[in-house]
Amino acid sequence: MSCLLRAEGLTKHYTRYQGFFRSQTQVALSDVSFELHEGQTLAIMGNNGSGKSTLAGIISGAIAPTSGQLYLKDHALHSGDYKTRAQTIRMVFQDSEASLNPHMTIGKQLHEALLFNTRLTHEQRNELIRRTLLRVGLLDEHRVFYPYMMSNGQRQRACIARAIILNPKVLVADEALANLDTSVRAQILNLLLDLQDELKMSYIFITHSHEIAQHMADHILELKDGNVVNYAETTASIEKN
Ligand SMILES: Nc1ncnc2c1ncn2[C@@H]1O[C@H](COP(=O)(O)OP(=O)(O)OP(=O)(O)O)[C@@H](O)[C@H]1O
Repeated sequence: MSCLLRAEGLTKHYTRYQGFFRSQTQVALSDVSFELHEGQTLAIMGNNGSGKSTLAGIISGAIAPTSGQLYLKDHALHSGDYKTRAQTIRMVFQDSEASLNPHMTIGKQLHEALLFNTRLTHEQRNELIRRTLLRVGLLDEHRVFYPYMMSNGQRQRACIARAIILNPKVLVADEALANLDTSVRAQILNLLLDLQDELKMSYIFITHSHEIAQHMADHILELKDGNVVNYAETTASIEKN
């Protein structure tokens, strides 16, 4: 299986200014390297403040690393390269309510993703939205819903629809199951597994749960204070191969 996403020595320093002359440097990530292969899942784990969100931000392009480089199939990615990232790497966050625009219907939000990133006609966009909503277990009627009209689980499905509608190669799920109750969590987990199988996506799964990481992932990368303290293949993956 070929390498899709490669991180080499990702490092991030934040500078905190304390008054006019004093500043303090916070090392959020230090020399983090990993490889993500096509169709595989990498789980990123670690305690609060270990650097998981910073790493997710660098992968999505929202945060520029202080040093180090991310490659997508040997093509160096740069932060601010939004067009390439939007079509190849998509995020799903923990808080579905905050990640959707409360003033726009779900259909409008999906239309926008297509409008900015594809040359599809209005009819083609409509058809793709219909198929994507059904694919994530929603109904075509949900396109006229505003986020507040939906349950937590339905909103997370809408976020997944927005993430997969551009047919990305990598989906980054940042604690995407954390806010859901147990039965909904299992449904969304199964949906993500089905989508990965069908669309051949690679996943980066940021989670606090060892159980989910062992179940979902091929490799686990564990961070502590910004450093990689463990990077290993999961038992499930070893048994599979
Ligand atoms: N914008 C910022 N400015 C300064 N320091 C920051 C900033 N963002 C994060 N940090 C610091 O960098 C370190 C890593 O933070 P990060 O949010 O990446 O960790 P995390 O593992 O995602 O934590 P959590 O699970 O609580 O979200 C922490 O010490 C945090 O305080």
